[in-house]
Amino acid sequence: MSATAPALEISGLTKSFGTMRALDDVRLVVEAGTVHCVLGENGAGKSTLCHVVGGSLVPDKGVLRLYGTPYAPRRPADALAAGIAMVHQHFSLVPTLTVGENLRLLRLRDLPRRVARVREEYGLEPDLDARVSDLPVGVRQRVEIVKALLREPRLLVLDEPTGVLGPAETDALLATCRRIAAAGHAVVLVTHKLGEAARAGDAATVLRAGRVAGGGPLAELPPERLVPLMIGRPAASLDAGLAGTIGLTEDRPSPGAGASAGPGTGASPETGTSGAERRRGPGALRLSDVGVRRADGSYALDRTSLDVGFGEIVGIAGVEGNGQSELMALLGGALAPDTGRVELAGRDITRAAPRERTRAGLGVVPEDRHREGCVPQLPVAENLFLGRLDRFRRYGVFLDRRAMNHAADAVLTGHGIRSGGPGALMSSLSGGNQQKVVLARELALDPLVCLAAAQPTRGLDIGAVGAVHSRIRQASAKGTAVLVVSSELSELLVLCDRIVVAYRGKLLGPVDPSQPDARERIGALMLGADHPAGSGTEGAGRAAATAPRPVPGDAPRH
Ligand SMILES: Nc1ncnc2c1ncn2[C@@H]1O[C@H](COP(=O)(O)OP(=O)(O)OP(=O)(O)O)[C@@H](O)[C@H]1O
Repeated sequence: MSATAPALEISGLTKSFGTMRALDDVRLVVEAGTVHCVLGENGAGKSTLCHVVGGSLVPDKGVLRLYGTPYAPRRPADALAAGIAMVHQHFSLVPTLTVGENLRLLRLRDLPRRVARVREEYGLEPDLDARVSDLPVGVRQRVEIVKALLREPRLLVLDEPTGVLGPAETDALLATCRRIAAAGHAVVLVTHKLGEAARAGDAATVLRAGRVAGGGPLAELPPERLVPLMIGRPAASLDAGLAGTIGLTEDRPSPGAGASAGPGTGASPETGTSGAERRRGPGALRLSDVGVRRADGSYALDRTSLDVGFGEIVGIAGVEGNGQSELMALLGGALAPDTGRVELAGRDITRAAPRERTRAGLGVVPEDRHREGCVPQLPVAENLFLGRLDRFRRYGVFLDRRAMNHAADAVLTGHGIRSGGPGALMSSLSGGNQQKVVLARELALDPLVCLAAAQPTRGLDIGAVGAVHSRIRQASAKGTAVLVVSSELSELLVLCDRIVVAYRGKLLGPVDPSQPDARERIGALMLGADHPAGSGTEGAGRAAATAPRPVPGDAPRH
């Protein structure tokens, strides 16, 4: 190893999947002691690059050097042996095992010492006894990061690690990246958030359609220069309010935006003055005294009530683990409540099967789209029309694939989904493009009485976030009720008419996002203000299963 050699040097890297060239003559240099960000649109080739470095994909062409030494991994074990640790977009934990059992699977010498070191150096303390399947995605992600750090890597590759993290955890992770760099090692950080890149990164490389579009020290790459490199159009063309969502600025909703009072605010509902097809008023989605108990007897949802009106966009903020996952599982039909009732446009759907809910007009975008939102082994077209394939059946039996693929083509183009076409397997799409497919499918339900979406823009590039927000607004303008669960407070502030805060299974608030103190108010509710049992110090529900815990100052800052 040479003292001055870059930590990682890649040149001429090319990788194709059939006719799809995912990486095309890519050059990238990561200096030792730095955090190097890899940016780019959905499908630009970022994950493919990570997979090549991590040894799970063998490139068609290209040369890699690690700290000056030729490096040509053929399998993940080669990367591990070379001191590279990876955190991929998809979880590698065994859900039926506990966190401790998962860590033991790594077969590392001195595990207790390593765990203690990760706790001391990075403040990450996994709850070793917690079963992985019981943990929310954000906590699982932190366990994945702990797993990577236990290997004491000299190069850490993180593929969009912050998508499922709250603000406090994101700050902690970025600080972890800086610490690794300060120790002389290096980090490759894939992110869609320019704010994160600016906070943690030293340099960046931007990929577009598999090629390097530009890059350099981040100090010389302000957003006005980065955005055009990423999306091929000026930063000024981005949707208003988006800047905050991607972490560029701390935006405020514009006066009047999202100010319409919903049923829960006590104001009288609108009666349909702005458009013939626009339906208004309460009762599109109604939860009454819904109770869901966890296996340990605690309440994930504690006699929760909520009314989302036709045409209203309601946001649910809150630290992960306060009942949001159970609420989404309940709406999707994967979980039946112990008490209470769920109604869609007056119809009792408390125990309706998922297919019945779809037919009744309830669109659901689950938090873990990869596991619950799609079928990776099926083609994109079938995923786009899941639950509605009947419209392409001939004589009630045969699937008219031509017609289905034709219809799918139109959706793929309309939603800017990059794929190998309607017949490509869903698993071959990039993470962001999979998310776009799930969103496109649920938004296309007819009727669409209510869309319930968890983290709808997670993993989407900055251009796609704006497009999804406009689609949600369009659906709402037509009378669809929208419920958005998001860890992105900026997203909720620009999108919603009303925001409630999940805290220990209750929905606190509402907060009017147009009020100047909305962020502060939401921050207070996230810590339990207004909770019937008084505020708590923990406030994190299950999110406390792996430190760091949220602290009051972190909650509203995102
Ligand atoms: N196993 C595969 N088979 C076929 N095509 C693939 C495969 N893996 C990736 N691709 C294609 O390669 C391109 C790059 O995908 P990749 O996952 O690297 O993008 P990305 O930049 O990480 O996107 P995102 O931001 O959405 O995660 C995409 O068009 C994707 O569909």
